[in-house]
Amino acid sequence: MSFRQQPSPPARLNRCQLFGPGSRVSLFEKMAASAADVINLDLEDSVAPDDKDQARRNVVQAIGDVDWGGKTLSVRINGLDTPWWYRDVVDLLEQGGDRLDLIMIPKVGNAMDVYAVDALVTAIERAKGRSKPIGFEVIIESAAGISHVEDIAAASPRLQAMSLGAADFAASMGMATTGIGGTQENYYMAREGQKYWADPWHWAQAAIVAACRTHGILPVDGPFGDFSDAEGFRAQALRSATLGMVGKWAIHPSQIALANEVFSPSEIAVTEAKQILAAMEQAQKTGAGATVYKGRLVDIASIRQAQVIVRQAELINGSI
Ligand SMILES: CC(C)(COP(=O)(O)OP(=O)(O)OC[C@H]1O[C@@H](n2cnc3c(N)ncnc32)[C@H](O)[C@@H]1OP(=O)(O)O)[C@@H](O)C(=O)NCCC(=O)NCCSC(=O)C[C@H](O)C(=O)O
Ligand SMILES: [Mg+2]
Repeated sequence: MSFRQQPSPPARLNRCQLFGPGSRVSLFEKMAASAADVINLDLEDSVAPDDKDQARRNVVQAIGDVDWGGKTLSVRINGLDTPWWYRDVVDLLEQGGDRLDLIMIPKVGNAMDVYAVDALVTAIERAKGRSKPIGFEVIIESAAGISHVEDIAAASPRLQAMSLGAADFAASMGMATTGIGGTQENYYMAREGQKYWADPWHWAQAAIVAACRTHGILPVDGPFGDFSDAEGFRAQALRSATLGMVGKWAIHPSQIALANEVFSPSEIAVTEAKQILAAMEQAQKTGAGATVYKGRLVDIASIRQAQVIVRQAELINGSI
């Protein structure tokens, strides 16, 4: 461990981020009434080029008009390689009202991309006297993004979350698949006539988690395209949670409960974590740094592991 303390990420729930196109106004109230922790109104890839201006107007109006309750409200702007992104930022900040919490920047390739949006946002906030600073979330979804992931994570104090965008990531990497996340038919090991599927997203997820944890940012798993495959979504989410991610996108309402379930520690896990903390408190009273819990070693590192689970449970119960 470095002498520098690892920074804590924002203390808010991010188990499920529900996406909806900014061009489909009829979805907005349904999204607001859903059980997702974060709402992402999209101006980017789910909106056709001819609908960009209308979608932006819809979203600007909905920020103030719809009751988003206690949810984190985020708008995904267009990429920095398009003619639309600066107008997205200007209109969202000048006309969108204070209810907006985050801007999501897609296809971030390096720290300068984040710097550019930060500069524009900062100027507008100062010019307009906005009292609530806008936070950022970014999507890592290109070869450049994953290559510069640590620099990107350090790029701005506005940065709160980072997601893996499996679809664009696969395209940018030249991966031989049209699947968005999950098990890929041809990515397997073979032994004695049996296939054993491996996870082609694992290394990118692990790199994102490490960059995020280094800089106090929430690591999030992105979309799982086949919304009729609940089992596949759940398996992908469980792998992400095991690696340290805090949540996953939903691109259809059927995925919300699945994400919430996977990224909420079970009662059994919370009870076990509390028992480990109690066992270690007892051990430390006797001057011991390690003890035995249910036949296995627990030590001071186990305290930190158990605290991850207990803190998430406290966040869900509203006690943080
Ligand atoms: C995928 C969809 C186009 C499907 O829409 P639809 O055909 O309307 O679905 P259903 O008929 O099954 O809907 C059932 C009911 O649920 C409501 N609904 C549908 N979608 C949503 C939603 N997103 N939020 C809230 N409610 C929703 C319907 O209105 C029906 O309601 P009712 O009639 O009252 O029963 C659609 O789900 C959709 O557009 N999803 C979001 C797509 C999106 O935002 N994509 C962008 C994110 S993924 C991405 O960009 C890739 C990433 O960047 C990467 O590179 O990896
Ligand atoms: Mg994308």
